Amino acid sequence: MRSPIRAACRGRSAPPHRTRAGTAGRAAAPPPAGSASRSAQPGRAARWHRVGPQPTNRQQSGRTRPVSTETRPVPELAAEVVERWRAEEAELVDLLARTQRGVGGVAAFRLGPAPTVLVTDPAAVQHVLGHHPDRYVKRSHRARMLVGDGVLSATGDPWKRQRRVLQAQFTGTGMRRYERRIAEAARRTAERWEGYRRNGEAFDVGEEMRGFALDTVWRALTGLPLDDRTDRELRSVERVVAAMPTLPTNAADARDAVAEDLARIDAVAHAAIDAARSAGPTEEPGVLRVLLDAGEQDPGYTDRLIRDELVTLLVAGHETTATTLTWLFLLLDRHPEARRADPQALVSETLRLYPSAWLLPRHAVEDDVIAGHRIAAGTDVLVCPYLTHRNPALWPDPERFDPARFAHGADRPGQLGAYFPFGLGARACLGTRFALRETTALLELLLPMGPLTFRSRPTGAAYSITVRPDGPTPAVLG
Ligand code: HEM
Repeated sequence: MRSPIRAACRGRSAPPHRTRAGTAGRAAAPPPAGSASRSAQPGRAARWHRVGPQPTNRQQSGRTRPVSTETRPVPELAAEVVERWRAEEAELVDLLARTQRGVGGVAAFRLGPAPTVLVTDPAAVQHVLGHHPDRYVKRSHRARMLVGDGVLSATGDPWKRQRRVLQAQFTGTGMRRYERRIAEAARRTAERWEGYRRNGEAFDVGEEMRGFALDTVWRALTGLPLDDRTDRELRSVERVVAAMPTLPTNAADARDAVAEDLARIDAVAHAAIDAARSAGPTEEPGVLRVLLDAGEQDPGYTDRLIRDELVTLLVAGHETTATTLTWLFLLLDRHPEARRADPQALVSETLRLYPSAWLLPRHAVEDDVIAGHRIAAGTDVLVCPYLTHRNPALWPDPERFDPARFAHGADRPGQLGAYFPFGLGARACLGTRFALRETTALLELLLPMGPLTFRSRPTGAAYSITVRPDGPTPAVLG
């Protein structure tokens, strides 16, 4: 059976600046003091336990106003609004925006018999992603077909072990090893752009950013620049990701539907593993070498798992970066004055308006309470950075592209859950530093080349696994 959410996430286009999502949003109140949650424990009566601020002794002694421990159901979007949305055949993002605007920062809507809960209020975001990743888990049904048991879809102890091995690669000394590789990939793209400028040649910005992001992550994984053949073969990754929202949930059927592309991806991954194995130890090991070494200590790191990690990092680490950079150039086209901003602020503000992972799905595995609202075990919960980042209660004039929001010392919402393009908590993005480094390294070379002139512009955004421009982006330099 197809999930109602996935079925609704059609991946069609919608105008990014005209979407009603942009005007959405009143934030829900923070959790009331002493709100309670119930933990479902097999074989025992359900036990309510408190989340949020605990009552003080004074409150418990009754000398101040008694603290209510009452909880209530999550308020729900009226069925007529859902019906109207269905009749309009609008995007999922539009339904989510109506839910947030009409109901609040913790709000439910129904596409099937069970409610789905949308979470956009910062404190509630922090509750779900930051404080209770064990209560709200990833299920990644379809992603598993592509990324297998890689760190993106793994859960429990295997995830902890895998995350520990990879984390060291993307922080501190691990990151320093990739500086040179990032710089080389950026230089390669800049040289190509110089060539386009000399010849007055048009090129597609989205394609260029895709090539750069893939080259960068490939160098980090293998130590080698991306060659044309591998680049062609890895188109299969994008085809599978694009097909994902519409694939059957049954793993075998889904696999059949994209079998050829999966075989191509496997061939590239296993060739890279074999090459790294026969090259032996190197002075500046790539991630693949580190995973092969881990395999020598830990039999859990089979070639299959190493393949899964490799594909995971390719999937998680290239379209996200590529779409961010593409949006950034489109936004600069409309706001040329922003070209003077610091590249890091440009990236942060682009990620506010277009957080590439715009929707983070979770599944409640036990009963809980968020901001005084009861969440039953088994509920699907959608955390939506896209809507939080466009909430006018948090971000004044939220539709306006204004990198000054991220200038040093600028006044920004202080809560963690008000801005989280890289997620939050234990399952936050592993490649945050890598992504910020590669985007700024590229911009430092490309921005001084002068503005782009787009020959045509996308009409809006496609909201699928990522939020990306819904059409080609042909441009010339100058
Ligand atoms: C602008 C670029 C990027 C954005 C906006 C982004 C965003 C995110 C977000 C929001 C998550 C959390 C998903 C969730 O909670 O469901 C995530 C997870 C992840 N990201 Fe990124 N990402 C970016 C680049 C990268 C890069 C470059 C890499 C690796 C080279 C990477 C690797 C990962 C991995 C492995 C995870 C899963 C972590 C886990 O579950 O433990 N990402 N990313």
